[in-house]
Amino acid sequence: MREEDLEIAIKVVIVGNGAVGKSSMIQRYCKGTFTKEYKKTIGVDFLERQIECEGEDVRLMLWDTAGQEEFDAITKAYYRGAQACVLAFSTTDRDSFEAIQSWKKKVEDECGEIPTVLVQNKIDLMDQNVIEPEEVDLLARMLGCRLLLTSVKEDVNVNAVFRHLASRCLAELRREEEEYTMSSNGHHPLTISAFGPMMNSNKSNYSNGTIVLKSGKIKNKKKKNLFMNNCRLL
Ligand SMILES: Nc1nc2c(ncn2[C@@H]2O[C@H](COP(=O)(O)OP(=O)(O)OP(=O)(O)O)[C@@H](O)[C@H]2O)c(=O)[nH]1
Repeated sequence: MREEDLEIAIKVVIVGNGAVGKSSMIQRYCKGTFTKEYKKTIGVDFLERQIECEGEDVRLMLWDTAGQEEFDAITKAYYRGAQACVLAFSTTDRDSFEAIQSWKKKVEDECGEIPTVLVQNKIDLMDQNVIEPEEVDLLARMLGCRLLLTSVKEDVNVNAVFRHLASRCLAELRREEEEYTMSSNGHHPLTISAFGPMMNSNKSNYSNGTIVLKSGKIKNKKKKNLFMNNCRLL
């Protein structure tokens, strides 16, 4: 795929308590692998995957954040500019379920209301379940989020999480595009893509950021290019 084809990039943050399976979910989705070992995320990590969704090429940029509160100050900065969010908790960890509202608030404080999925992970461990299904349904309704039950280990529903978010974001972009087309004078504003520094337990150093700026006139009104009209910090 050529770089110029990658018109749509969506930044997704995955949040939730430690050990609920956030890193595993991203690894599963982007690399197709699963490991039993638990290596806690230090600060923030990042992986991406390109998918086709509703006829569009979409680049999903998945930001894996540390679940431990001690990293809150670092991770918060990375929520900025996110267009979608995964709120994850574990079937076997009641605290992680009870922390969901506070995770939602942390993301909302930085990003406002963005498409969000509530994910109950580790459903392969239902025999050790500590949360009633009714409680989970109630929480999803209260938050106004789609609920998905996943097992990263058994690869159940992981794709559905990100496909749902991509689809919601596309709908949002199309709506914005319609609004823009109605009010535009033919110029489109800057598209800004900024990759911040990353750090995880394997890499103790920060990597350099990349900033891409695009500006100019809309040459044609092909559907694909329409998504470049948005000005966003990724
Ligand atoms: N049985 C089971 N184990 C899982 C599943 N998903 C993840 N795990 C295990 O849960 C542990 C924690 O997974 P991680 O992905 O590291 O958790 P995390 O949420 O990224 O944790 P932090 O980096 O501390 O925030 C690991 O030992 C994984 O192998 C699952 O669906 N089922």
